[in-house]
Amino acid sequence: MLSLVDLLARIGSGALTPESAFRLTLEAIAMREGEIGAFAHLDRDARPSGRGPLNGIAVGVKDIIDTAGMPTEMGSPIYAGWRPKADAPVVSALKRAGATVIGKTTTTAFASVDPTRTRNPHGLSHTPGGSSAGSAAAVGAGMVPLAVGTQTGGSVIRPAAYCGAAAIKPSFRLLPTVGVKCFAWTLDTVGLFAAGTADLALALELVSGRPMPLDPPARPRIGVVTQDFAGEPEPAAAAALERAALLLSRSGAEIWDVKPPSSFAAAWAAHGTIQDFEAKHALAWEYDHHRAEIAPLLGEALDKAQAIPAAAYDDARRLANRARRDARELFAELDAVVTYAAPGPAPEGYGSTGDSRYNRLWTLLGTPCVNVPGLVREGGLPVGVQVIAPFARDGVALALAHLLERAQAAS
Ligand SMILES: NC(=O)CC(=O)O
Repeated sequence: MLSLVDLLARIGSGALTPESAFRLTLEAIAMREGEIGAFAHLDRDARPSGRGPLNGIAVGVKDIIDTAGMPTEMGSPIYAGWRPKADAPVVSALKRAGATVIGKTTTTAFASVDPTRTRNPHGLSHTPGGSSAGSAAAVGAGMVPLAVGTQTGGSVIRPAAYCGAAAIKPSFRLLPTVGVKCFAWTLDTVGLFAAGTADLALALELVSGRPMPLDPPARPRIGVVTQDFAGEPEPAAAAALERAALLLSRSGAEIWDVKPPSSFAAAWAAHGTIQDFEAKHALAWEYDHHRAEIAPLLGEALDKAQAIPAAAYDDARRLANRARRDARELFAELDAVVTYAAPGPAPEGYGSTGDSRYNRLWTLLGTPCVNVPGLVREGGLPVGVQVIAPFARDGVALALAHLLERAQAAS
């Protein structure tokens, strides 16, 4: 994969120019995009910006995120050819730092669950996951050093795990969702994909304006959480979590097997009500005026969502708030938890983008999640874990994910 930190170091040392660094992306896209299909739109005229710390860095942006001068088509024929006037603020932040948007990465329709045409770089007959399929595949295939995605259920962490990319779903609202097509306003979170945790930290620091130091807490206390309420994982995911706990322990962490409070299971079960109730309002215009053009799985979900009463939504939000309170207590004793990033390796075939069952609780809690890829492999496919820190402790999530990544590399 193309490492952001490595590219910038080589530009800084003079081993690369911004132009030659940018050309590495162009060459990689020329080599792999034909079989991967990570981009909904490529800007063939894109060039380095000539300024800023990210000069020479090409970025992929998920196609539900507004970009001026490029189509933003939401993965749907309803928005075919749609060109926003302005960049979303997260795109403006990247451009202000000197990055170049090389293209729009594929998304499931409106960031829901209908598969895209994108293929998994580690197994072309496997899904890359979703909804941020193109961003995960573009980074995992080594085509771009940085890509932007979003998560409402598991759409950053799961595809990153399937495609062997590092990724962060930051704390809720750390990055603005202005200019991002809304699916569920209390869940949608903008996230980043990169080759490794140091690359993520640098990118998040530049985009969020907050320092993300990678030095971990001394003697970190880490809880291993299996989320039994979400069902059993595949053996490879269980093996990845066991390996992560062993590597973290060998790196000096205190490891605790943690049974989450009962409110977590209730909040996990309530995620769908919140998501689908909000989606029926967020996509009301598309549903009322273009129902026949809505992708099938999303259309079915929206049909059912019409019947969700506001009272059920309000009850679900109360359950979420209780779990957020309990999460604060859980994290009072822990620096982070580690759990499955996905139920297993990327599923064979393209009929599904996989299952967000191990991701959606943490999206609802708003806690920062970092995918550490490839703890184990099955059939050549990477299987990762996610490191989760308390709300607003994104730097700790990255630092402990970095500790695990380094331990994995040294093992
Ligand atoms: N947008 C989402 O997070 C949906 C998913 O997890 O597939």
